[in-house]
Amino acid sequence: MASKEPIRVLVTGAAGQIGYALVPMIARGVMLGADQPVILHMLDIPPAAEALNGVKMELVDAAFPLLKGVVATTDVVEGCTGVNVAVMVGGFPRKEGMERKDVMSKNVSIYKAQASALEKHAAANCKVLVVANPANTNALILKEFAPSIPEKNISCLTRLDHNRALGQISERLNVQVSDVKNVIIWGNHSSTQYPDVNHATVKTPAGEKPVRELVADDAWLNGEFISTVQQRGAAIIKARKLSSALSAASSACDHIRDWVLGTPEGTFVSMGVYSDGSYNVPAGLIYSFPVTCKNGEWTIVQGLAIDEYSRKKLDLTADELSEEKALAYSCLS
Ligand SMILES: NC(=O)C1=CN([C@@H]2O[C@H](COP(=O)(O)OP(=O)(O)OC[C@H]3O[C@@H](n4cnc5c(N)ncnc54)[C@H](O)[C@@H]3O)[C@@H](O)[C@H]2O)C=CC1
Ligand SMILES: O=C([O-])CC(=O)C(=O)O
Repeated sequence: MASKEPIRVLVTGAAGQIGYALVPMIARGVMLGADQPVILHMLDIPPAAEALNGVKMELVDAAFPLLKGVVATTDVVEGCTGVNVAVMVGGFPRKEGMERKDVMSKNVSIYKAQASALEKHAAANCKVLVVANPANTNALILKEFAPSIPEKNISCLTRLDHNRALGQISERLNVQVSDVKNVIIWGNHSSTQYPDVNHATVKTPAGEKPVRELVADDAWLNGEFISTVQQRGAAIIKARKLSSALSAASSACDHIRDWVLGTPEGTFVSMGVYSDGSYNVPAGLIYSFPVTCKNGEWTIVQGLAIDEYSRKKLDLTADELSEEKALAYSCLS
């Protein structure tokens, strides 16, 4: 059987901690499939060049059968040339005590510059995932400064929050995480996000049951559950003195895998995508919605009932994103 053509995957910030967890996952086929050869493009900045070369050496040493080539570079044009998938991790991470806004000005100017490089040099139809914070707003800046990249090709990572929500429900109910589905993360990848279980279900021997019915504790679902998911990033920083890395890398693989290969029938996932005004979320923001994916395209799940409690939470996180957008533009001017 003829083997598939390799897919070129760019990871920016590849010498950093998420990069170090992510590149072996990609090279093992976790992101694009166990039969899909890949060529890794790793981009970082000159102070990290030596560390980046060390990562390249380890990739050679690991002898991954699917890995058909490695480009390790500090040249953004070389990094972006011909890439089919771009995972944008490069940037300055949040440290203990910092809010995401504190890292805004450093990161939006990086995303403006890299937007142009991707627009000029990536493969046509390149899919872009922004991981670096503020993830939604960096993705929006990338979109606005790369006008020829279709907006449906630009997304940001909220799958980590989605997976955190699945994890919390699984622990609470003592069920397999793979039996829980259809939680939703609405809005910003920040502490205003709204983790919503109103449409989530668990597979049980007696069929699929609503999470709300099985948990039977609305106070917990509307209180501690939400704040645990919202604050999980900060809790990891407090515990590790470093922000989430293995879970971020794994969730980035989940995001691209589902986008490219499709979501299972009856399952939706959360992705930060360009709002078209669905659910009365202002158009023109990168906002996390429930989506299904098929043939390499995402579609926002329509028609879910939104109660009054949820409505307020959807609006609150949209307001924060509008403020971030204004702040980002003020940082750039
Ligand atoms: N969306 C999400 O769910 C999550 C997002 N994050 C964010 O991901 C980002 C990366 O986190 P870590 O890997 O822990 O940080 P890190 O500091 O370990 O790595 C970042 C890397 O980016 C590089 N970099 C800086 N400017 C760059 C540029 N202009 N071009 C290319 N590379 C550049 C740095 O040299 C460094 O190697 C941070 O912004 C962090 O806040 C982290 C966890 C979850
Ligand atoms: O909280 C942070 O700064 C890192 C992050 O995005 C997360 O872990 O969700």
